[in-house]
Amino acid sequence: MERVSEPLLRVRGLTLRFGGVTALDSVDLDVDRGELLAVIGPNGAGKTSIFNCLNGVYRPQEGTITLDGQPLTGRAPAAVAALGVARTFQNLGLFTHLTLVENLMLGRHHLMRTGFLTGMLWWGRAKREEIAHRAAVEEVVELLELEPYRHTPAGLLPYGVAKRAELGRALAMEPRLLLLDEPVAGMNLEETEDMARYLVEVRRELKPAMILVEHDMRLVMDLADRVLALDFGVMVATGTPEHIQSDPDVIAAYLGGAA
Ligand SMILES: Nc1ncnc2c1ncn2[C@@H]1O[C@H](COP(=O)(O)OP(=O)(O)OP(=O)(O)O)[C@@H](O)[C@H]1O
Repeated sequence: MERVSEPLLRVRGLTLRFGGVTALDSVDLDVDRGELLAVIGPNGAGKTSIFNCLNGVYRPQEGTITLDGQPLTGRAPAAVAALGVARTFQNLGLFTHLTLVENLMLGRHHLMRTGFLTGMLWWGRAKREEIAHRAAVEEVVELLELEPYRHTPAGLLPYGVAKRAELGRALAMEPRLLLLDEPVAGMNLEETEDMARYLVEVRRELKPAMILVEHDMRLVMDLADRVLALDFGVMVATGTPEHIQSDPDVIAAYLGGAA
């Protein structure tokens, strides 16, 4: 179906090869403002490769990626982050010796305008900026109910809380597009339900566009507006969770063992 307005993220013909392996084969996807697209597929399907292309870690051989009309292809990871693409990592991207709040403050680094020298010359401005950044971090702490862990070193956080802190670190960047890499991997049922609740809150309060890569099919089907199913780097199906759940190819390839 033809879209009327330009999506926030537009990916066309994304192709990534490692030697003889085609990790992504001409993948197209769109994400609208505020939309949650889930990407599913068995191990090795190319889900992580999509994230690595989107955030500038991998350089695809072919294809285009634009965010709000601006090309992302060929940009370095820091430049992509500065344009508003944040990512959570499966194995957590937190600095273990820093406190939770310090980790979240680091997430805002690219938004800080006052450098060291200007900070010395314009002490008042640097101070005001710091206060504003702390206030933004506190909003995230409150939204994700992380208050009790504010001063805990990230390495000492219980696993479920550390995953939530990882989400907080990405949110502190005020992303326009949030890439969630298996946010409930390794969690028990209760932790998974908690994370689902926080993700619903994040959508309601902050409304970032999101791409969710996740093996937990219940979470995917509960949260996603649309689902893209991949197999061996090829798009197998795309549609609403209801459509995907009843697609025979998807049932055969993905849901058979996981439902
Ligand atoms: N750095 C790399 N070098 C060589 N091959 C790679 C590299 N990264 C990914 N691949 C290959 O690309 C294909 C897609 O891998 P990718 O990690 O994107 O899959 P995935 O869907 O994220 O899998 P999983 O669910 O296990 O995380 C696989 O065949 C993988 O072996």
